[in-house]
Amino acid sequence: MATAAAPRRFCRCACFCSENLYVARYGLHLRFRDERQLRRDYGPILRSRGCVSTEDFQQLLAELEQEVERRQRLGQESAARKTLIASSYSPARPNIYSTLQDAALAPEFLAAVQYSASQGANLKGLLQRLETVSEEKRIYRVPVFTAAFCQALLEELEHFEQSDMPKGRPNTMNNHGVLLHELGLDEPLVTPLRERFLRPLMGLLYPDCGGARLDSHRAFVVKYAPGQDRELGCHYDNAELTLNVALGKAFTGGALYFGGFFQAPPALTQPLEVEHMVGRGVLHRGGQLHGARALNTGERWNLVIWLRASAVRNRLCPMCCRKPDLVDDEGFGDGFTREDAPTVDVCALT
Ligand SMILES: O=C(O)CCC(=O)C(=O)O
Ligand SMILES: [Fe+2]
Repeated sequence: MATAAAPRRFCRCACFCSENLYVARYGLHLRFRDERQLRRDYGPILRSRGCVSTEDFQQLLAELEQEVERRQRLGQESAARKTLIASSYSPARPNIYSTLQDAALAPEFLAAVQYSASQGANLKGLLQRLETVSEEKRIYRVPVFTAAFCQALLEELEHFEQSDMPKGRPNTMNNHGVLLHELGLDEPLVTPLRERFLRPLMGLLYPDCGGARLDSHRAFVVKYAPGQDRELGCHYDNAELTLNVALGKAFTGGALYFGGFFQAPPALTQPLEVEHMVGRGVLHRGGQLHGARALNTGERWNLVIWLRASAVRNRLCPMCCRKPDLVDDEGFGDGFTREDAPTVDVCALT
């Protein structure tokens, strides 16, 4: 008798609640255990960035304690929001929730994927079908969705944003946007995109980063608008690979900028500026340091998919750079697994 495979259990690394706590006003990612450690590790740099008085320090301490508590509750709260949205939200564009069709994808993207999946495909051949933004940094760009699909997705996201449904924050740095799994868009849209399309493509582009072994993701839409988030500080993603697609609307400013690779010795080069082009996706390694310049006018909505390969991250958590200390989590967690799947070499530092 055939037995159904048990659903995979994903985990996060315990460091999520103690490392990389972002404090926008000082432009710092902090490790936090207690007050003594905070003063010892960051006293001078905090003072140099304006955290000077006792009140400043006490306020920072309270914020960090709150952020740790928020992170501890995150998985359960997100699952609760997802359940509520599934039972009470009515979409404006129900078609978006049907299984992803080729017709939603740009012909250039389909051609690049089809080539990648063909016998004898190689990197050189694939690069003829993509725009190389930076050979050295391995950043590429390609139209991903049709204009009609971008428009429909944007309308749906805006409808959700205006609804009275509860909303999670996309990540620890962005305050506005939508988590796609909470909206129920992982199963019909993001998982098929990863499994059927991105895996063959990323497998050829980034075999050393687990491109062919992507087995989970975290997908969200970031929104920048006057009076809301306008820019994004320099960071690296909790992902092996990232796809960032500009969905619209009309905007000026907000370009991405890219520096060196995390953990690599800092290079004194000018960051590389990459303009967003509506409908197109930028592909990069999650560890490539990057941020977004301030929006000048209009509204910018981008779909960001953090792509994860447990075979890579099970060996080294990219956030604490140690062997992950696994904690069971909801859904895809942070993409770690307990099983001893065959692993691949982590990205070579460049
Ligand atoms: O604002 C953007 O387009 C970049 C977003 C980003 O880097 C991220 O969310 O990880
Ligand atoms: Fe990012």
